[in-house]
Amino acid sequence: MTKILSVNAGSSSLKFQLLEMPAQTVITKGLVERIGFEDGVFNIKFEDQKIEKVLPIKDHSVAVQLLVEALLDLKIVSSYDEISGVGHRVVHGGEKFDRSVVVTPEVLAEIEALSELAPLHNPANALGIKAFMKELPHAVSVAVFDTAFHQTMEKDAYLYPVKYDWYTKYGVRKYGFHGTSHQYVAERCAELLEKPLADTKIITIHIGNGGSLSAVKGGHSVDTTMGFTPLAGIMMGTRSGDIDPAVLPFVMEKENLTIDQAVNALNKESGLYGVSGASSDMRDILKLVAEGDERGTIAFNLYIKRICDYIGSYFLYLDGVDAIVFTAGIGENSIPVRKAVVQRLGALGIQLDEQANNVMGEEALISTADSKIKVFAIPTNEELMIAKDTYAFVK
Ligand SMILES: Nc1ncnc2c1ncn2[C@@H]1O[C@H](COP(=O)(O)OP(=O)(O)O)[C@@H](O)[C@H]1O
Ligand SMILES: CC(=O)OP(=O)(O)O
Ligand SMILES: [Mg+2]
Repeated sequence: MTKILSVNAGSSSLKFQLLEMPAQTVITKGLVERIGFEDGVFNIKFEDQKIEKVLPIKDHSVAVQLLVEALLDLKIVSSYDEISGVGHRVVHGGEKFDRSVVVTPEVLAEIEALSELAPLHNPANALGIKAFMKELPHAVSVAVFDTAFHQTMEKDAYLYPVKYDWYTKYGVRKYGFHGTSHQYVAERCAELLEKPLADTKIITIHIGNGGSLSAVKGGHSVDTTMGFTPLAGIMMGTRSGDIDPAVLPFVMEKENLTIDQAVNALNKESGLYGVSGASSDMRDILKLVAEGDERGTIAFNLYIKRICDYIGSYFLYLDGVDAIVFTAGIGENSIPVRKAVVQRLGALGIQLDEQANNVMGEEALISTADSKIKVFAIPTNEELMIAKDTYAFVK
């Protein structure tokens, strides 16, 4: 048996699992949340212990340190030498990486260079890789890219209708993200459909803090909603998703903003947060809706509409689908969000089973028996995908 550590660093969080491979047994798992805050949260589950600490977590290096120390302090491992491989989620892999790779100095340099295109994510990913290489120098480091799964898109899906040399000179195109998650739930969905993956057409809806949809045909991504960066597509917690690009220079002039300030407003002050004026967290938005708050309700309705717009578009692009899957923080846990989306899909012959939809964090078929298209909630497992890819290099 081989121990593999999976590290999934997001913009403000770090999820991790230590797995025994190839058995896929989870030895420990946990989460560092609210990185950058005075009241950061570190929690870890090991055997029957569940430890939670609230403490300042200045940046991702503090998060990494907490994890590394806990592994020895809690006697999860008796020495770091027991860990043979560390797999890291890397958000942007550009056109260079269509699969996972062992991290070399060249790969690391490439990941750092791509920070320009994923400023909320790649710097944290690179930092995590370096920190673990320092603490666990003997372990194989593997980078698993969010963009890799979407490298199967055709030009009609990934090119933008702009000057062609922006693509050839600078790589301006759609890359797509959350690929590991879209792939995981599409594969799991095929199993639930009891159909060979190669014969399936599935729309996957990954809605967490960031969010994206993917049109998956025969197990391959043929389109997705995020773009050149994770700012595009559907509305998100703090990100706008698609807007008319002419809004940017217009507002920059009105409010005397620099490019950085304007892009920052789209990344961090828009989405559910920007429209509601209250919160980026769907749980808070749902409370506002229940209270009849106007801005909260607009934010919710806008969020739902933008998801449905893409479902309609992908239904046509795929020429019909077998199933629609909800996943990630909101998709797995929010009964009202799934209900609001599915209720708008009547024109596709889709019927929600309200009783079956009453689940949180569990796998479930949530459409009725006579629904023309099956709808599932499937918990994602990016950490397992990362561990599998890492194990492939270690063994
Ligand atoms: N019970 C719930 N109801 C609605 N939304 C939820 C619930 N639980 C979690 N969420 C949402 O899930 C989001 C986090 O999802 P997650 O997939 O962990 O995001 P990320 O990986 O992008 O940080 C939170 O922002 C929150 O809005
Ligand atoms: C790519 C991306 O947006 O990731 P997350 O949802 O973790 O922020
Ligand atoms: Mg995530």
